[in-house]
Parts: sequence; C-alpha cells; structure tokens
Amino acid sequence: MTNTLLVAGGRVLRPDMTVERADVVADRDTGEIEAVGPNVAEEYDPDETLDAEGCLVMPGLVNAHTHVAMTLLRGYADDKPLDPWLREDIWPAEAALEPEDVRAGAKLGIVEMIRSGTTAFADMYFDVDEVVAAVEEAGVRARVGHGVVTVAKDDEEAAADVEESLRVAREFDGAADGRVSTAFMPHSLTTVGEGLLREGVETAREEGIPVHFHANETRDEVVPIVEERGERPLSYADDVGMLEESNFLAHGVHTDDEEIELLADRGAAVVHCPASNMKLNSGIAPIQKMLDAGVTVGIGTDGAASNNDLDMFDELRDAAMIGKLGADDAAAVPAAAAVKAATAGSAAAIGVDAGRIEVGAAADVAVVEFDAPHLAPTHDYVSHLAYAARGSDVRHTVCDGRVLMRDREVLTLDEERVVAEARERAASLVERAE
Ligand SMILES: CSC[C@H]1O[C@@H](n2cnc3c(O)ncnc32)[C@H](O)[C@@H]1O
Ligand SMILES: [Zn+2]
Repeated sequence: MTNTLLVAGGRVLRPDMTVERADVVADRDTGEIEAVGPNVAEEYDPDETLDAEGCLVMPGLVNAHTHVAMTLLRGYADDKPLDPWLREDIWPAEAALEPEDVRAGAKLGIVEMIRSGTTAFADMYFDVDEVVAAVEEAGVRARVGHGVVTVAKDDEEAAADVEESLRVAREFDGAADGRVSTAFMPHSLTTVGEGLLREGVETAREEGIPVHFHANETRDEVVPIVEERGERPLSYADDVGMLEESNFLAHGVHTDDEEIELLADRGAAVVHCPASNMKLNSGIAPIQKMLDAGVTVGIGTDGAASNNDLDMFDELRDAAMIGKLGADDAAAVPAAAAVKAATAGSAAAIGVDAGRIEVGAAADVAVVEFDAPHLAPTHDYVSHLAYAARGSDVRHTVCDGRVLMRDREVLTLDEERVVAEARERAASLVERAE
C-alpha cells in the first residue's frame, strides 16, 4: 500500500497553463505526483487530505537565485547601487557572520518562502552546512553552494575558497533524503581571478558538478571585462566552460544579442531577479529576447537585502511588468510566460524535476486561495497569478509529498521561535559589524 496525500476539490494549473477541475494524488514514499484528474480521488483511500475547494493547485514556486540567510540583513542597507552596497555595507556585515546566524537567517527565509508557496530554491552563501540543516528541518528542496570570492585574498586563501566550494558540492549533494543538490558557485566573473576560476570550473565539469554564478548584473561589471579582455563577459564565461547545459547564471541584465545567442546555443539558464535589479538600479534584463531565442529563464528573488522579501508572487509580477518596460512592448513577458518562468523555468534552471503538476514530477505544490477581494472576479487564473495574487494567498504548501504548511500554519518549523531567534541574531550581528 502506498502512502498518499490527496489534494482535493480544487482547480489545477497544468504545464500548458490551462486550468481544469482536478484532484492531485501524491505518493509520499516516492515524493512524486501519482495521479491528476477530475475523479481520481474516488480511486484512493488517502492517508492525508488537503482541502482545495475554491483554490488553484499550482506547482510550488522555485526561487532560482537567493542568498537565503541574508534575511538577517533585510533593511540593513538600502538605496545604493550594487558595488558600494556590497563593499560599504554588506560585505563588512557578512564578515561578522557566525554559523548560527546563517542557520537562523536561513530558517527565517525558508519560513517566508513556505508561507508564500515556494518549495525549492537555489542558494549561494557561506556556512552551507547550516543552510543544509535548515533545509532538512523545514522539508523544502534546495540546490546549495559555497560562494567563492578570491579578490582581496592571498593565493593560499583564494585557493582554499575554491576548494571549499568544491568540497561543499561533493559533500552535500543528495543530503536531506535527496532534497538537497549542489553546485560549484564562483561569485562572479570579476570577483574570482581567472586562474582559479578556470581550475575550479574544470574540476566541477570533470565531476559533473553544475556551476552557478552572478553575471552581467551591472554596467560597471561588464565594462572592465570588455576593456581588459576585449570580449563580452559571457564570451569569457563560455571560454572558461561556464555555459554548459547544467549551469545557471543570475541576472544577465546587460546581455547583448550575441551573448543571448550564445546562451541559447550552449544551454545555460538565466535566473532573472527583477526586484533586486530595480532596487539596486542595475538595469532591465532583456527577458523577452531571451525567451524568443529559446534561453531557459527562471526567476529568483536574490537576497532579502536587495529585494526586500522572498515572495515569488511579487517577483513574477515584477518580471511581467518590467519585461514590458524593457521591451517597450505591453505584450512582452505575458502572464503565462512569467508564471512558467517562476515554476518550470526555474526548476529547469536549477536542475530539479519539479515546477509542473504532472504524473511523475516531484510532488511540490502550492494551493492558492482565490476568495480574497483582490482576486475577484476570476476571469483568468493565470492573469491573477501574475498580476494580482500575493504570497499570503497561499493556503497550503507541499514539498516531496509532505505538507509543510496547512491552512497557513507552517508545520515543520516553529514560526514564532524562528522569527524571534532571527531578530536576536540580526541585532547582535549588526552590533558586531559596527
Ligand atoms: C560569496 S556568497 C554570495 C555573495 O553574494 C552577495 N550578493 C548578494 N546580492 C548580490 C547581488 O545582487 N550581486 C552580487 N552579489 C550579491 C552576498 O552578499 C554574498 O556576499
Ligand atoms: Zn545574488
């Protein structure tokens, strides 16, 4: 007998963005969706049932680029562009981080994500064992990695940082019953020196470890690469071997047409972070052009210090809105494209078999309640997901067939304690940093 979870009585968002009345059955032993259909509930005697009456059952959202523990620095430094923000505020504060801070910040971020229907995320940070422990306890899915920065380090320290990222990628792959996967994560093309970047990427390729990095985020980052190397950043990344199909880069704001073709040709994915790009005034990524070229596009929040929340509903609305401004075309990045990017696109980008309600896919589900005034009337469910719904409309969240939030109560973490601990750790972190 299989151990099953039934999500009953709702409407289901299918991979082609159509919506139908259907029940969803998850096999909790395999963590996969076992059945989807209008009358499948009759065939099962489920171990657990979630009521989805008046709700839309959609794939759990996938936050394809974040620094989850940066929730501790939410609101710590605002209203600056990327470079001074990192150098004057964020990096000095992060230098004072203790492993317990990373655990507390990660738990806070994960609670926020579970509450807003996110079931998987990709994370680049430090003290990755603490992030993994938080993921394990919370029941979500994540691709994690240690972010490498070699600038301002001596040769020995720099090489050790690369080695640490590879070690982390080897050690934690498959942790938390397979819900954790890993990547080698050089921070960016300008913050990691060429020699070590090439060595690290080559080792990662040899061992089948994906690579995740920030790229083409600001004009200030692109210009020196072009001036020093006489080539565009993604041409350099390609030469280093960073545009393989399993690899994914965050931002891609200042990406020209040739670089878009290169991405499409090589198969590396782009994770669009519209809120962070707006807040740091980094620019507008050419997302519609990327979609037209066949590039895999996912969506991420980036860290909570440049967003300032981890709500993927905000993010997919921002993606749809700013996509129109960037393309100077109201038809660009339509609702369905944004929803696809935040689900199947993000899942493909980070390499998890989720992001779609389909038999055999991971049983990662968000059940969104549609009875709030801001969702009435409901002419079009997909339109509402992109332009009107909020994270707080999520009623239940399921990952790997396990209920993480039922009727807006997070079951796997003690929300009050998580928030209190994060407040305490953030206060002492900031004291230590000043
Ligand atoms: C070395 S771990 C990751 C590193 O990235 C920093 N970070 C946060 N947001 C951004 C961003 O938008 N671009 C580049 N780097 C960013 C974070 O503070 C960590 O130091
Ligand atoms: Zn980032």
